[in-house]
Amino acid sequence: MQNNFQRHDRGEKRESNQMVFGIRAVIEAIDSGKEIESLFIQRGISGSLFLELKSLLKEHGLSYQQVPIEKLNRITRKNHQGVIAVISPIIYQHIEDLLPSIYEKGETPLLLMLDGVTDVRNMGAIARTAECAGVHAIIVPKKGSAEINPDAIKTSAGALYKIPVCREDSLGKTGRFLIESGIQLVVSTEKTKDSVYDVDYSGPTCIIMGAEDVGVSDDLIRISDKLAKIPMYGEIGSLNVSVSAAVVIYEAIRQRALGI
Ligand SMILES: C[S@@+](CC[C@H](N)C(=O)[O-])C[C@H]1O[C@@H](n2cnc3c(N)ncnc32)[C@H](O)[C@@H]1O
Repeated sequence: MQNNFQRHDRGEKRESNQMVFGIRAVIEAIDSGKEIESLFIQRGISGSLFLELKSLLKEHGLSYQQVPIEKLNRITRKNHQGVIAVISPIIYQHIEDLLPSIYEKGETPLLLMLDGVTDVRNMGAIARTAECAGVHAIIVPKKGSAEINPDAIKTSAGALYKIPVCREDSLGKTGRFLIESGIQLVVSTEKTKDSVYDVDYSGPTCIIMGAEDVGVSDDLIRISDKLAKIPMYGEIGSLNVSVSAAVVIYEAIRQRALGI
């Protein structure tokens, strides 16, 4: 049983968020490779079909929230059989698979890694800037990142449908993979004296932006090639992450356009 909330984008009908109700329907969604964004299961549910679902979740490493039936009834009046899944409206990719196609086009990778950006509007605004600037992909962690939901998509003006989003298990591992692939890691952070304008972005580059609360993880800072600070002259300690992303991305674009 499916319920599609659809939006219109340049006359095209697109899926923006999709809920799947019922155990069998959720099993089919997982089997067909759909990305489960969140999964709600009624507390105390049992039965052979549910056991089948549970083992499938284990096999795919998917987590779920156990909730009272009242919560499920508030989500839908349809017969949910104690299980509701929210399916991702976008298809996530992996940077390992994507990287060769960037080189094949003769382009120099410009990537953006978001280390725990959790605000959906920041995510949307960053995706919009990245898409407009021609960034090749956004990399996010599987856990601890903003959900790509209708609010994020709306704020992105549809950019989240256009720019590849790579969802990776570990950003540390992905960072190491990028280094091995000859891509420099540039951490955008207010916690350095090194200016964002002194970094050379002409080679393959991944710009790393930090979480709204704690910034970029120590692990990523440790392995990164450069730290880059946008100068600040006021009293507030940091800029908004989406504003910062725009400044750093456009410095990279400016340098590349001028052949600096
Ligand atoms: C709101 S800030 C995080 C501040 C947080 N209190 C911290 O401890 O890092 C979110 C992200 O925006 C970026 N950012 C904010 N101000 C910046 C600046 N002046 N220069 C470069 N990046 C900045 C960084 O990537 C930072 O991790």
